[in-house]
Amino acid sequence: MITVEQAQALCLALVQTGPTETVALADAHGRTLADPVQAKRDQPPFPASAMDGYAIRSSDAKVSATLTVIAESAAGHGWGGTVKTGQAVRIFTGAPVPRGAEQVVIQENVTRTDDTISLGTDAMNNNNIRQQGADFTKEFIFEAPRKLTPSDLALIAAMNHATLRVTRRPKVALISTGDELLMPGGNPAPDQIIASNVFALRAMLRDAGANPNILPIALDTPDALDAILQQASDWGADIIVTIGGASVGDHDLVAPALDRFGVTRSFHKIAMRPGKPLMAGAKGTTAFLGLPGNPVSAVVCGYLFLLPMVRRALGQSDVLPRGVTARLDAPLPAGGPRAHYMRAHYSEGENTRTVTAFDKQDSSMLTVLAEANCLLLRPIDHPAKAVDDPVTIYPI
Ligand SMILES: Nc1nc2c(c(=O)[nH]1)N[C@H]1C(S)=C(S)[C@@H](COP(=O)(O)OP(=O)(O)OC[C@H]3O[C@@H](n4cnc5c(N)ncnc54)[C@H](O)[C@@H]3O)O[C@H]1N2
Ligand code: MOO
Repeated sequence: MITVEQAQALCLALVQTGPTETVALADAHGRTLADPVQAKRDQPPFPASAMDGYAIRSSDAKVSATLTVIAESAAGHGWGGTVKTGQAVRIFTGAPVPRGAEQVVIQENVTRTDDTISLGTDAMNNNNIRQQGADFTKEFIFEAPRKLTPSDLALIAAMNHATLRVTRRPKVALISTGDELLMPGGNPAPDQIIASNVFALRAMLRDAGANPNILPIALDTPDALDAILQQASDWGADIIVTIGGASVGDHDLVAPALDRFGVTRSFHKIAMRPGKPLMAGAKGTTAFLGLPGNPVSAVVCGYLFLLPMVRRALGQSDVLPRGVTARLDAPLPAGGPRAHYMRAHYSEGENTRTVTAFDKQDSSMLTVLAEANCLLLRPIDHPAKAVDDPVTIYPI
């Protein structure tokens, strides 16, 4: 069986970066910026006052100096004149600092009488002026690719761009397979269970920036599987994900269905726990990922294989989950011949990150998965570990 790393590389090789489209800035949160963006102006575009007060010349900034207030500069209403020796301009936060002024004295440090101000003892401490271009100049380039955060949108707005080029959301079809499955809210027969993992997968895909679509559950018959694969293809899926039917039982029909559909298989089965029956392939530019049906196996494989494929389709550069080091808070026995991604919980201390592996690691247990905030990796044949030993975890 191939390793997780080999399988990840093979999965990524099945995906191309998708086309780009233009979106309004207000709709760009979570999208992946495709092209670099250059600022259209300096910010601030003029020397701006950081405080409410009086703009004066530095040479006048002396305790008890008395200056004449000759004009006012407010945000959006600058004053076009020049401040001369002995003069002050009433100024407000965000307003352009007039020529000649090199300092803004905050109003708390000034005594005003009619059109005259007298400077107090604390008046000289700060110049309270934001220089033109202090945040960015028009040479500033916001680099791509990058998944856009709320702060990014504010920055690009300040750069005076109303629209952006982003990569198209990859369309991901999610197909649950199995005669035992029913959608939540139905009336299950005694031998039926509820299709669950598909909702975690859909949510993960949305968060990652994909366009997921839960298709109807396919029964365990060749005809039903052929029909649902065709439906996913007709919808224009970039990635078709099946859930269940990946193993070797008499009712595990996904691999032959993919063969009939004309999918070139890239691999089937990996040295991983949970997730051993994982398979992947491609037909033309459509990628296929066959996830195991066990709820936890499907979700763990979603994090390790499906999301990297989506990130690649979005044109992102850092696509694989990033592991961090944590210290064990209890010993672990030696690992086995498959890389084990254990469900675990980590917490951050002042100088340490500590992780607890859960006792129950059955790949059917969603209660345990819901308690987990990370996967703890035991590589193949990992030796026994003691308290405080470092291990790699993947926050989820
Ligand atoms: N003889 C062997 N049996 C099994 C092997 C093996 O190597 N030899 N592998 C085991 C492993 S590991 C896994 S993982 C499972 C996965 O097999 P399948 O992908 O074929 O999954 P199913 O048999 O269809 O389902 C497994 C389990 O999960 C439930 N399920 C399926 N789909 C969903 C869904 N959408 N939501 C919630 N639960 C789902 C299903 O009812 C079963 O209980 O095979 C082992 N067997
Ligand atoms: O590999 Mo299976 O996913 O352990 O249950």
